[in-house]
Amino acid sequence: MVDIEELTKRYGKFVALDHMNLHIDKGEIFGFVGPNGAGKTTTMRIMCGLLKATSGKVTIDGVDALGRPADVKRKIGYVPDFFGVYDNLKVMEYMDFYGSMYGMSKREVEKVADKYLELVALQDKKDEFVDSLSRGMKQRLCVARALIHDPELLVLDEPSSGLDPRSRHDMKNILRDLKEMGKTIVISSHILPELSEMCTSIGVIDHGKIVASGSVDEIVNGDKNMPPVRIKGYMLGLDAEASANRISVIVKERFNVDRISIQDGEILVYYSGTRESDAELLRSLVDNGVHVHQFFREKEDLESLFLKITGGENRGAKNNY
Ligand SMILES: Nc1ncnc2c1ncn2[C@@H]1O[C@H](COP(=O)(O)OP(=O)(O)OP(=O)(O)O)[C@@H](O)[C@H]1O
Repeated sequence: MVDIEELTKRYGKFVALDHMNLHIDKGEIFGFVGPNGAGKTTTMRIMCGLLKATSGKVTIDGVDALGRPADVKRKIGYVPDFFGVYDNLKVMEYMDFYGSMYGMSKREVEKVADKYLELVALQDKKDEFVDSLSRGMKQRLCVARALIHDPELLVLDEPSSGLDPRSRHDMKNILRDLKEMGKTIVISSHILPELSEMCTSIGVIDHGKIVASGSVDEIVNGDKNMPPVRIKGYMLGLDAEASANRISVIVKERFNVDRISIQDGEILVYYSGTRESDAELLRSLVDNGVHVHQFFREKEDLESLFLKITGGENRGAKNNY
């Protein structure tokens, strides 16, 4: 659905996107995660035909987004990270207004608006003034409005920012329903754990480049600095120290590990393994006569993994342009 090749964006001398490559399949809920200033909004606005790229290629469902921005706008619904002020506009008038921008008749708008206002649980607010809605409702209305022309791809920039837990939960359910309806969704956040709960795949952006991508599992398991497997065990006839030494020899002989250390009789095996390879390691120890009484890998905390991948810093607060 989305193909980004060597995308570069410069603001003057500043390089915001640096030969970025990204592929998103149809039907995904793709999480675009990165620290403040990493380039998420810039990428999304280029994808949506709202901002010119310096160089590179962006294809949305086969359409050249850089060469044909008007065509690509029909395929995409964009929910920006801010909500404008709409004095004296009621919910249905607001939907009408956006529908008319896509050349839709009142009748057409009504049909689609009903469907999506129901999806975002605002069907009974049609005659309310937009400015009287709560922040969570406004955010949901923004989603309904972005869907008015029934696009295949929905792009949301930090949709949960500033929302309370209840509204965040509602937003997650709405996105899941949209996926069920066959939409492809791209959603950005600077909080990896939040995205990991609802996304089918994730791309981590830092300094305008994708530094990790795949499913959450792949990103965690592909981490070269995963926490070690912590093993305790003994071998009949050997004391604690000799047992630990023997166990570390068995592990080294059979597995391609980065490092092994022994601390107070506990063997720490550092390697970027999967659940399957960890299970294989345990079996191999048992098969070699080790009486294993402890075997676990600490669960990587997603937030610290994110900080590790992105160098642990945020590059300045959001600017308003
Ligand atoms: N119009 C502009 N002129 C100059 N620099 C800009 C402009 N727009 C963005 N930038 C810079 O480009 C970089 C990427 O900005 P962008 O808004 O894409 O990041 P982001 O990942 O969306 O960040 P955030 O999480 O704060 O929204 C930032 O350093 C930002 O200051």
